[in-house]
Amino acid sequence: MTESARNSAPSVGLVGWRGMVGSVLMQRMQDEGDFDLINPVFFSTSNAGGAAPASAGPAAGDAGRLEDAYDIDTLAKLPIILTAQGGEYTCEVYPKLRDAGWDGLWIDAASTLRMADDAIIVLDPVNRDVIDAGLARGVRNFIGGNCTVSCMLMGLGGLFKNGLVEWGTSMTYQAASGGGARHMRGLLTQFGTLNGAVAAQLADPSSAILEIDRTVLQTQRSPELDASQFGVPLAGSVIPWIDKDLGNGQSKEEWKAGVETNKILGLGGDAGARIPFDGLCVRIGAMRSHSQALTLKLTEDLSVAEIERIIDEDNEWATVVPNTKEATLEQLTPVAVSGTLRIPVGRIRKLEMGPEYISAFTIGDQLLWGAAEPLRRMLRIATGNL
Ligand SMILES: NC(=O)C1=CN([C@@H]2O[C@H](COP(=O)(O)OP(=O)(O)OC[C@H]3O[C@@H](n4cnc5c(N)ncnc54)[C@H](OP(=O)(O)O)[C@@H]3O)[C@@H](O)[C@H]2O)C=CC1
Ligand SMILES: N[C@@H](CC(=O)OP(=O)(O)O)C(=O)O
Repeated sequence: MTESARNSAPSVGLVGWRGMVGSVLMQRMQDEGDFDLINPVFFSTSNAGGAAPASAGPAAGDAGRLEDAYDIDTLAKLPIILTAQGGEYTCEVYPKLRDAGWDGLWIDAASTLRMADDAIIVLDPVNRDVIDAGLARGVRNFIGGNCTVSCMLMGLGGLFKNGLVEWGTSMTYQAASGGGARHMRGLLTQFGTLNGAVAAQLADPSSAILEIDRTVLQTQRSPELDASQFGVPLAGSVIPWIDKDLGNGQSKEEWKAGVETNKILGLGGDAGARIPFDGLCVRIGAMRSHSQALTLKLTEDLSVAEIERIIDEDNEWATVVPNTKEATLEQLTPVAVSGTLRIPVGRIRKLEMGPEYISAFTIGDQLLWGAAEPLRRMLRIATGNL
């Protein structure tokens, strides 16, 4: 970066950069050269005055000190703040900043402000028009969507955007990473404990499987098993409830699927009829990619080939996986997808209920398209670089 480019680059406050989402974000920003376009100012809630990360920033090697993430005066000097610090931080700091008259852009991973009238949920390959219209009319809050919703719309966006979905239902298989780093550790610890409980029998090919099963179940049910993160064992089990109980039989994660899908698409109210979208959200023992099985009722009887074409052509990351066993096993698993930006969509077929009913199965890395990627892209849009 030249001196003059550096001087004209906008200053961007980065909060939450060392957490799990923040670390993925930092890596992506480095990989894509985003730090060449901004002057980053790093904040911390726990280590103000400490050294800012030296690997980033226009003045590499002279990254400066960490600012205090609760210092409203310092934050308010910046035209853009990007935070992956979490909802509590947003609740505490965001209102104080606005009350102090700050009118900069707030880009946030937390769900706190998502459904506010003055906020847009960002997923630009799907709703760039909504984002641009928001910027033009002075919207200042741009919030990353729920991970499951973002990954689903990245895969199936072509059908939704073309008005081809009458209604949809999703049954999710959500990874431990959705709960945060400690949940990923907790899951692996549980797997280890279960394996350890039957290691001797596993090493003996003649040992009885029902005896192994009994020991595993005993270990899962034992108060000795560390189930502190999810409340119950996840290894060798599933948990069909994610996030808060809304008291009407629906979990908050399930509520988000409907409201956020429609908000991202700009539907509802005067903007057009909302699409009913609902289902069950389930935690499973995958590490960091969320999967979901979808049933969609289309507005017309399209051929499978046409549906596949629309999905494939919608954006460069959505890819159709042929509905064969071989391709599914090879390409349509969390293990195949994690760490990549690919959003494979497979198991597309017509269902017995009628020619407009289709199934689909899609997977996305919950920390990439589900969290970090829409935020770094929003930063590029806001700075005129996308
Ligand atoms: N987890 C997820 O899958 C998703 C999360 N989000 C949102 O992002 C927010 C942040 O999530 P996540 O990244 O998982 O949270 P983390 O707990 O990993 O990080 C949040 C903050 O914790 C502090 N921290 C304390 N100890 C450590 C440590 N040992 N290593 C790293 N950071 C530490 C850091 O703040 P400091 O440097 O100031 O001390 C960090 O910014 C969530 O609250 C949520 O709102 C959104 C989508 C998905
Ligand atoms: N709720 C998601 C993770 C998450 O952070 O979602 P949200 O950004 O909507 O709070 C999960 O547990 O898999």
